[in-house]
Amino acid sequence: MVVGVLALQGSFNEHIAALKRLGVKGVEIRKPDQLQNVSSLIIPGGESTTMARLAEYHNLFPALREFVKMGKPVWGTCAGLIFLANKAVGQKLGGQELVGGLDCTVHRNFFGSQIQSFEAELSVPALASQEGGPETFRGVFIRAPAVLDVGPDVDVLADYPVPSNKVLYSSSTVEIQEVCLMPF
Ligand SMILES: NC(=O)CC[C@H](N)C(=O)O
Repeated sequence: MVVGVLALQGSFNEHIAALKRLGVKGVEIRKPDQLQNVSSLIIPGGESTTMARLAEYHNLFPALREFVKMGKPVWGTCAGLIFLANKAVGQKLGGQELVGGLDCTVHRNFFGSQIQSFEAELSVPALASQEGGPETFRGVFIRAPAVLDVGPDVDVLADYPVPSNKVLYSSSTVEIQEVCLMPF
């Protein structure tokens, strides 16, 4: 199995290294036609506005949308999740293009600036029941987005109740920042 990792900006090296630890080959994707050589894709964390500008420059959006539309599995981490959301708020002036496909609204930089980044132990029951792993997962929220709402076909694997000192916006709970988009 070969997994494509969008390699425009951000933590693509770390994702390829994580795949390697699992015995899976990850290949860097920078051009639209390279998507034809992979059956699944990871869009890593980073800075989604910069990543979107680079994706526009390399004319990647149509091929990425087509990839999602074909129902191929796509994983989005942080900025990658923002790419996959159908709707984003808190964008820089002028907005940014999205790939879309994941029926949710995402809020960029929900928790504030880089210095407000934090880690939290999340309860993820499906890890134990479906994967035979531990029931918790250490979530790392680096200038993280929050998922404000999801459509009826989205399975939420974990959520994180926002402590009152971290609430900058009017939502009492938000969902885990990392979402795996399965074929649908
Ligand atoms: N860790 C991350 O990927 C942060 C995402 C970043 N705040 C953005 O808007 O793109």
